[in-house]
Amino acid sequence: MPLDVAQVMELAPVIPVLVVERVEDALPIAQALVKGGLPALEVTLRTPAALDVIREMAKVEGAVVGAGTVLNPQQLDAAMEAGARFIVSPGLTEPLARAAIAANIPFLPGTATAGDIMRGMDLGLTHFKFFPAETSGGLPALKALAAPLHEARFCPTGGITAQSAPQWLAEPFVKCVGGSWVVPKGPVDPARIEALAREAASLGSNASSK
Ligand SMILES: O=C(O)C(=O)C[C@H](O)[C@H](O)COP(=O)(O)O
Repeated sequence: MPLDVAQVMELAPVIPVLVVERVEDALPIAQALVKGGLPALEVTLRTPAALDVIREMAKVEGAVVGAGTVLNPQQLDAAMEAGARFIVSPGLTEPLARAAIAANIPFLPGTATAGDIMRGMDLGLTHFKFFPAETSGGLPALKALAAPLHEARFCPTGGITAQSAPQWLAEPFVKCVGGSWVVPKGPVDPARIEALAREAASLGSNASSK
């Protein structure tokens, strides 16, 4: 069953942002994350292996695999063809937003200003990434944006850690956060990834009432 964007954001308090260089790492990483309680996985299209990584991870039971760093409609098509079930972008452009809406796939475009969010709302979007979260002013900035734009819901990403995530997740306009800390760089250590995922899955709340 296809999920809508709110449902993707409610799967867990943290969406791990993954930069995977080797296809053979895909299954152990995805299995460890799902086992640890993080089913929504954002595979960034930053490596040549990314589309094959999405194909592999999509085979893992319980995983809801999405594509990140999607910059244009061509990459959206390629990600969907590989099996991505949601799309994350660092920014909001009209061509990409219109293509995602037409494809009826959950879409989280990066926003950092009121104008970004308002352009998204004009297109019919209600859920956004806040990116890059910490360097765009952090939680005080998002609080200030969410006051007038009170219908918008966010997945802050960029510079967030296990330590800072709970403060973000405590806000009613934050449904989940994204972060790369759950899968440390270097050789894949499934036990460590599972432990970090378990810790992340227990952070804050992802109450569907938000
Ligand atoms: O390229 C994209 O579409 C992205 O999603 C960018 C990522 O969100 C950040 O690079 C993650 O930031 P860190 O958790 O600080 O490593």
